[in-house]
Amino acid sequence: MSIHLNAQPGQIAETVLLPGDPLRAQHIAETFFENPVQHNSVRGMLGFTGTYKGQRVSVQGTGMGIASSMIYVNELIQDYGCRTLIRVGTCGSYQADVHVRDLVLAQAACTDSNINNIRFGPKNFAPIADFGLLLRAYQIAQERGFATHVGNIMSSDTFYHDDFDQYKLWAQYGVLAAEMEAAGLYTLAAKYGVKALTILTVSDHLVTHEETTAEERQTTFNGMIEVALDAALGL
Ligand SMILES: O=P(O)(O)O[C@H]1O[C@H](CO)[C@@H](O)[C@H]1O
Ligand SMILES: O=c1cc[nH]c(=O)[nH]1
Repeated sequence: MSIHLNAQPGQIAETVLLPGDPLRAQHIAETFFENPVQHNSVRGMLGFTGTYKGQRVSVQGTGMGIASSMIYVNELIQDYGCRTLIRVGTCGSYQADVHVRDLVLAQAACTDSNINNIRFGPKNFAPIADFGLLLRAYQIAQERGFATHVGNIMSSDTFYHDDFDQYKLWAQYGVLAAEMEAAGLYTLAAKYGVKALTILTVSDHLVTHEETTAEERQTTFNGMIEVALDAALGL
């Protein structure tokens, strides 16, 4: 047991999917895992372990934002020995050609969070994905015909910015989309020498205000989970 997880030692698999939403963790376990067992109930931040195509795998909700998610990532790595961590989340697109329902594979993550200023002072650290995981996820997504973008994203501490247009500077520098956790995940993966990747489905669009139905998002979302599982488990 750790401070925020009440799983027993050995109960969590080495490979973990990390959605922000704990109910998405439950959906993933119930939809994709064989014989899922709930391993965490602390704070309602649901986590489950089962098998996928016969291989052991876990899913753990992280909550929203770098602060919450880093607590879970720290404990999963340090207390439970997790070695491959794949965030599966939603994002808001910054680019006209990155549409809702598309997949974004976060090669790197900028942030407006102070986490790495605290660690590194005035020098910047570049949080990046594991290249092997990124490559496999890209190849699988391509094979399955998903519209897929690979590049830089923004992990923001703020969902509702005072200045809506602040995203335009990042967009000008090629940043694809915004979410709220990847930079923290990639930083901890680097610190502890484990593998991490963030795969996102575009759920909303800051430029075009494109929208899609919940059903459409669900279909794409399920595709993203299969990409994540197959990439993580080498299937
Ligand atoms: O869909 P999830 O994984 O929660 O990710 C995105 O959605 C939340 C904001 O609505 C933030 O956590 C952001 O990163
Ligand atoms: O963090 C997020 C997630 C989805 N959409 C956004 O605009 N931001």
